[in-house]
Amino acid sequence: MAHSYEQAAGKLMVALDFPTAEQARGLIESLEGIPCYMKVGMQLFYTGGPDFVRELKSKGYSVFLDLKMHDIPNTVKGGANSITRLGVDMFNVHAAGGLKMMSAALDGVVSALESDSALKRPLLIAVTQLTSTNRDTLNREIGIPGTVEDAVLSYAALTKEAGLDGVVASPLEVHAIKGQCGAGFITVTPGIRPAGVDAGDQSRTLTPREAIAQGTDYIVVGRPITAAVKPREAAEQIIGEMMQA
Ligand SMILES: O=C(O)c1cc(=O)[nH]c(=O)n1[C@@H]1O[C@H](COP(=O)(O)O)[C@@H](O)[C@H]1O
Repeated sequence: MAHSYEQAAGKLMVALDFPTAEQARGLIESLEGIPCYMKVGMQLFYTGGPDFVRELKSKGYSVFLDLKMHDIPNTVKGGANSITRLGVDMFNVHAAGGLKMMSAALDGVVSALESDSALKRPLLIAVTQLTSTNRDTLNREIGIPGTVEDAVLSYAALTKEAGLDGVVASPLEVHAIKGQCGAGFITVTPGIRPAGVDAGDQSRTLTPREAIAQGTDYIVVGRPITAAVKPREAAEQIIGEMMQA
């Protein structure tokens, strides 16, 4: 299915993995006018903090706060409450925290919404198996038997049972996740590498065009844009590929 420029750009989440807010602002300026999502992860949040998230929101961006919470249910509930109050559009937890932890995250969202009617409900998703994980990591290091896809599908089923909106997985698993959990269950897929770009630490990758053709809702792209000599051109090229999927 062909996408318009706006549809494709709206499915692109740019990972702002920078050490300082100043450096992130440089990239944001170079991408000005592109209606993409912005993802703030641990590296930037631990220096830029909530103020940087508010700055992105004031510029009109949709924001995915990627802090991958994984803790006891009560702590995650509190974290989810604070994140919801910050006004982000999406945030995540680790599905490995289990059913009670994921339900507690949802409770944290609901309690924040009840305390302030002006707040918008953020999408809450769970990380299945990190896109850097391969079968050897899974079986030999982590000690989970079976294929990576089996493990991803099992976490996706748990995430759905907990009532969350979707999962983070690799684009290679999108088809199976949608088949199992339904088309409306959101997939957010990092592990995106345009042809010829170094995979780095990512193990389970597809190109932007392939990922969109698999039916993913959002692709997360960091270094192929942030480390490019001309980031705007790299982003526009990726959006062009997405439009052709
Ligand atoms: O939750 C995430 O966003 C995430 C989950 C995952 O399984 N793999 C993964 O790469 N990510 C994030 O997606 C981004 C990918 O960045 P690049 O590999 O530079 O494109 C990084 O910010 C990661 O933290």
